Formats: sequence, structure tokens, C-alpha cells
Amino acid sequence: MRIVILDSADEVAAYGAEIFIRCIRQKPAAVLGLATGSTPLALYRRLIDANRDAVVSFAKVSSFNLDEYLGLAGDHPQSYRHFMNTHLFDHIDINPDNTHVPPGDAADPLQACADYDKLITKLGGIDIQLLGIGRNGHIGFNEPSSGLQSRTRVKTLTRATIDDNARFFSTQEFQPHLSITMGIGTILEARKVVLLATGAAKAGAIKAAAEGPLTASCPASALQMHPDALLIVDAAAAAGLERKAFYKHIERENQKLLQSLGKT
Ligand SMILES: N[C@@H]1[C@@H](O)[C@H](O)[C@@H](COP(=O)(O)O)O[C@@H]1O
Repeated sequence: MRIVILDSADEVAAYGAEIFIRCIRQKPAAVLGLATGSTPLALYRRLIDANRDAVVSFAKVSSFNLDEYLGLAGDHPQSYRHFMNTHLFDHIDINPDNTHVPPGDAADPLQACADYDKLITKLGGIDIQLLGIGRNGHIGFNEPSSGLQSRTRVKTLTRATIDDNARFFSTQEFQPHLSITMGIGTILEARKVVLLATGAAKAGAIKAAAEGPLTASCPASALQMHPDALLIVDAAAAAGLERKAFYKHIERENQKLLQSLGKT
């Protein structure tokens, strides 16, 4: 697991966006795993700018989102499909038919979960998976106690998540209590995983994910088993890490090696 510690959230977004741009330029038909929440927004804005400036094209790219609320159709303003259209897909040259979000309005959600994993496999697997992280170490909607080899499935939202979301729904309106989420096993099959975290609220989760034990109590700790996992964090989210100086030393040595090989 590589850990890159940067000074600000803006630098985290820039570093992460550059990794995605490089991946797509190397493989124009790349299969991206995408995330929602507030953390990815600045990265998505940079991808939109790069597409506008013809630095990168999404014309052959496919994407799979981590999760969706069960019971919300894609046109519901609180659905993750609506979130992705609003904050990324409507502003880049990706073919909407190549963007996949778990179907929150599936007639048979259990079959839809199995079909989602099959489609990922059919498209050759995910080349690079973007993740955020919840304060309790969740990734996607894999809450603590999630199986570390789980597949895409229906999961129950925590009371904290339901309460956090309540402000987006009127009292008479249906509010989701369940989600469809890529499983941790599904996430670990991505060839590269890039997790972004910023702000002091994520410091405990980042410490547990990077320096804690491999445990279902911190789903993000499963990334310790991944062959190519990268955590990009700002100073506030890194505040709990004990080996910060060593992680920074590793990155300096990595850069020297890449420069010596002419690969920067
Ligand atoms: N299902 C999403 C996760 O995919 C996201 O990583 C998390 C953190 O969101 P934020 O980046 O806003 O802190 O929120 C939700 O639980």
C-alpha cells in the first residue's frame, strides 16, 4: 500500500486526477470504477477540465459506480446515478451507455447484484477503482462487519447514514434504508485502487485502514491485501498516521527511481 501525503485537498484532487488521466491515455478503452460523496468532486472537476482541453478523451471509456440507494430510480435527485450525471457524465465525452451504476429500481435487486459483477467481468474487469472512505472506514456501502471477500450485494445502511441523508428527503417521501454496493471482494479485483481522503474527520479511518489490523471492523483495511493500492490524503486526514515520515521518504525514493529510469 502506497500512501501519498499532500498539503491540501486541492493537491489530493490534482494528484488523483493525474493518475486517472494517465491511465486513460495509456488505455483509451479503460474501465473505471467510480465513487460518489464529496471527496471525489474536485477530482471530477479536473477530469472535466482535462476533457474540455482535449488532454484526455472518455469516448472509449466504460465506468462502474460503487453503489446506489435501493428504491431510488436513476432520475431521483438523491440517486447516485443523478449525482454522477450531474457531477461528471453530463460534462465529458463518455458514452452514457458505457456508464454503469447499480440499478436502484431493479425489480429483482438480488439478480441485479449478480448481473453487475458479471458485467464487470464481461468488460475485462476494472482497471482503476476510485474510492472515498467513510468516517467508520466503510468503502462504498460496505459498513463495518462486511465480509472482506464479499460480492456486489444489497446492504443495510447504518442509522448514521440514514440520519445524515434525512435532510435530502421530505417527511412524506420514501427514504432508502438499503443500498446495492460493490462488495469488498469485487473492489479488490480492480487492477489498481486509488482511495482519496481529506479532512480531520477521516484521520481515524485512514489510520485504521493503513496502520491497523486487517479486520472487517474497518472495511478499508482490506486494501492492505491489494497489490496496487494507493492512498492519497491531505495533512489533516494523515494526522493519525505514525509512519508519516517513512511514507514521505518512500515517495521521494520512488520518484528518484522513476527519474533514473526516465519514467516520471
Ligand atoms: N457510499 C458513499 C461512499 O462511497 C463514500 O466514500 C462515503 C464518504 O463520502 P465523503 O467523500 O462525502 O466523505 O459516503 C458514502 O457512504
